[in-house]
Amino acid sequence: MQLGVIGLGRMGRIVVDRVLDAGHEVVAFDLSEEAVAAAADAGAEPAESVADLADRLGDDKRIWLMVPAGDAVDATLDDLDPHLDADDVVVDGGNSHFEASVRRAEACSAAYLDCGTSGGPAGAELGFSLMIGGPQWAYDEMTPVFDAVATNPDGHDRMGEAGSGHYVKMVHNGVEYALMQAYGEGFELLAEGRYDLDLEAVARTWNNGAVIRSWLLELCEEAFREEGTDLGDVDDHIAGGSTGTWTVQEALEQEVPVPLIYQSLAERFGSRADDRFSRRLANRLRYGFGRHEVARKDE
Ligand SMILES: NC(=O)C1=CN([C@@H]2O[C@H](COP(=O)(O)OP(=O)(O)OC[C@H]3O[C@@H](n4cnc5c(N)ncnc54)[C@H](O)[C@@H]3O)[C@@H](O)[C@H]2O)C=CC1
Ligand SMILES: O=C(CO)[C@H](O)[C@H](O)COP(=O)(O)O
Repeated sequence: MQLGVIGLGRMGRIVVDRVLDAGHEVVAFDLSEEAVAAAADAGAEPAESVADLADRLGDDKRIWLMVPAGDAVDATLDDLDPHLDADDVVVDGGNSHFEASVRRAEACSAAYLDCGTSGGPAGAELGFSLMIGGPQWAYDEMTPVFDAVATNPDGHDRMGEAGSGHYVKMVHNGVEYALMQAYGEGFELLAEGRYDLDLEAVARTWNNGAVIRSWLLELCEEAFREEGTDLGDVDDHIAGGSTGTWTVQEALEQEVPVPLIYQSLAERFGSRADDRFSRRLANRLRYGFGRHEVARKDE
C-alpha cells in the first residue's frame, strides 16, 4: 500500500517509520523542510506541498494527518479536498475534538476516519493503541496501515461512527489525568510522610506484581531514577489541559459525575498560579471569622 503522511513531528514520524518497516510506501509532507528531508532519508518519498503529495499518490489515495489539532487540520483539509474523491480515505490521528471530526467527516470529499492515538513517542518501538471512528469500509481498507502503526492487530479497532474514535481518546486522556493525579498524591504522601523512602525503589517494587502496576507507574520509576527521589529541579507547573477540559465539559453535558478527572484538571490549572487569589482570600477570611493571624507576603 502507498500512504501519504502529512505532519512529521514526534508522532507522524513514527507513523512513517512503522509503515515503511511493514513494507509499504510512504509519501511525506510537513511545513518543515528538515522534517521532510529526514523522512526522505528514512525511505519516504518527499513531497513539496499538500497538492504535490496528493499528485504523487494517484488514485484511491490513503492519507494520514498527524498535525497539531485545530486550525492545522482544517488548513490541511482545505488544501487536500480539491484532490479527493469518495474512493479516497483520510485519517486524522491527532487529538482533535470529536465534534470537529464529525464536522470534518461531513465536509470531506473522501471517507474520513477519526483516529485517537495513544502511546506517545514510545510507540516508535512498541506501536500505538488506535481508537478509530468512521465508515467500516474505510477502516477495513486501512487495516494494513493500522496493523503496521498499532502494537498488534488488537491494538486498533473501529469504535463506531464518525467522531467515536476521538471521543474515546478524549475520555482516555481524562483517565490519564486522573491516574497521574492518583500516583502523584500517593508519592507526595510517601515523600512527605514518616519514612525516609527511596521512591524509585517503591515504584520498582510496585511495578513488579502490585495491583497498581502500569506504564504510568513505570514512567514514575523512570522519573525518580533520572531526576532523583525529590524530583530535583522539576517545576510544579503542569502544561496542556485541552483534552481533559473537553472530557469534563462532555461529562457535565451528559450529567455523568467525573470528580476525579475534574479534580486532576483543577490541580493542573491551579499549578499555573504562584499566588492564588482564593487562598489569599481564605487566609484573610480566617481573620474575619476567627481573628486568626493573617500571614502577610513579606513574613
Ligand atoms: N506527542 C504525543 O505524545 C501525542 C500527540 N498526539 C497528537 O498527535 C498530533 C501531533 O502531535 P506531535 O507529533 O506530538 O506534534 P509535533 O509538534 O511534534 O509535530 C507536528 C508536526 O506537524 C507539522 N505541521 C504543523 N502544521 C502543519 C501543516 N499545516 N501542514 C503540514 N505540517 C504541519 C509541524 O511542522 C510538525 O512537524 C497532535 O494532535 C497531538 O495532540 C496524540 C497522542 C500522543
Ligand atoms: O494524548 C496524549 C497522551 O495520551 C498527549 O501526550 C497529550 O498531549 C496529553 O494531553 P495534555 O497535553 O493535556 O497532558
